Amino acid sequence: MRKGRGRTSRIRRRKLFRSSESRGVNESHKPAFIELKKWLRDRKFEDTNLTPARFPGTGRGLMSKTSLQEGQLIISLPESCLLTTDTVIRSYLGAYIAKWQPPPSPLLALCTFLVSEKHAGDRSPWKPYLEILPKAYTCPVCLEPEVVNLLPKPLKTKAREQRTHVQEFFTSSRDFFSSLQPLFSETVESIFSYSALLWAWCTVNTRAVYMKHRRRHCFSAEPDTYALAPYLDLLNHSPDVQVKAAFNEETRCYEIRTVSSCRKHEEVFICYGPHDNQRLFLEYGFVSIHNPHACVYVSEGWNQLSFYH
Ligand SMILES: C[S@@+](CC[C@H](N)C(=O)[O-])C[C@H]1O[C@@H](n2cnc3c(N)ncnc32)[C@H](O)[C@@H]1O
Repeated sequence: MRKGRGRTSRIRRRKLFRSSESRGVNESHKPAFIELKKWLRDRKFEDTNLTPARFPGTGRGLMSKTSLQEGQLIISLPESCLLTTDTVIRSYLGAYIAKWQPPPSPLLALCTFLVSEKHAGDRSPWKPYLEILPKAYTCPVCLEPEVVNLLPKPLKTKAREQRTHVQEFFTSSRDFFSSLQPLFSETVESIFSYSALLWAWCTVNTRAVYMKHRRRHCFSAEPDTYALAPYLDLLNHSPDVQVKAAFNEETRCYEIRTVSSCRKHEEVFICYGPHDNQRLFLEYGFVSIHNPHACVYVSEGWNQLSFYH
């Protein structure tokens, strides 16, 4: 009998194929991750469960170092690692935000801080985090108009609305940026350009976790619900997993707990929400192939058609 033709070997081959399909390539040796881990350790975060890796289907993400049981805490990131409006208010930008009228939004404060720290380069205490952030994003707002034109009509409309929204965000923030001129030797126009603000806006939009902060009068009334969570924000989305994620007031850490188990050396996912592919693309710049929330948007006028005879 020839070897490898039986049922057992077929099952083994299939399993091997399936695991090689989802197997990640460890990236923890990369200098950017070594620096980030050092930075995190200085802030009392030691990771035991996860490691950065690159996966065939989802790109860069986090891989389990051991098998993870249901209900297990997979990551617990101390408050000192989080970048929130508190960080911004405590920084050199605080005094400028406090005196600006009308008060800037929490989102503008975060974006301004990101652009300014990125500009500071080696001088920024956030450099190890900034270095691992994507240089460019794939959300529709970043696409050329000719590419947007090729999208299905309902998505095209939303993509154009998103572009208008970010352009208005930029235009309405320019006076505030001008007020920051005393902080820089270069002109603020060259630092707070449209492309720099777009990068910061996409960073917050695609990576921030939900964390509610109390209302502060130095900010506008828009909800202050963002926290950038270095390292934790390497977790990719799967619609099939369930996790519990929240800031724990007792431990003062942002914690994520699995609801389902995960095998050793597999990609660890979280769920960004029960989003259809249009929403995933608009907000995060990707679509999920086997998305149980996928739906088809129909253009106006279809509702007048009768589907019953
Ligand atoms: C919070 S970050 C996750 C980490 C990110 N992959 C990275 O390399 O920094 C969110 C971004 O990851 C990517 N992403 C998340 N889940 C994904 C998935 N299931 N498939 C493809 N890309 C995904 C998208 O670009 C999304 O905007």
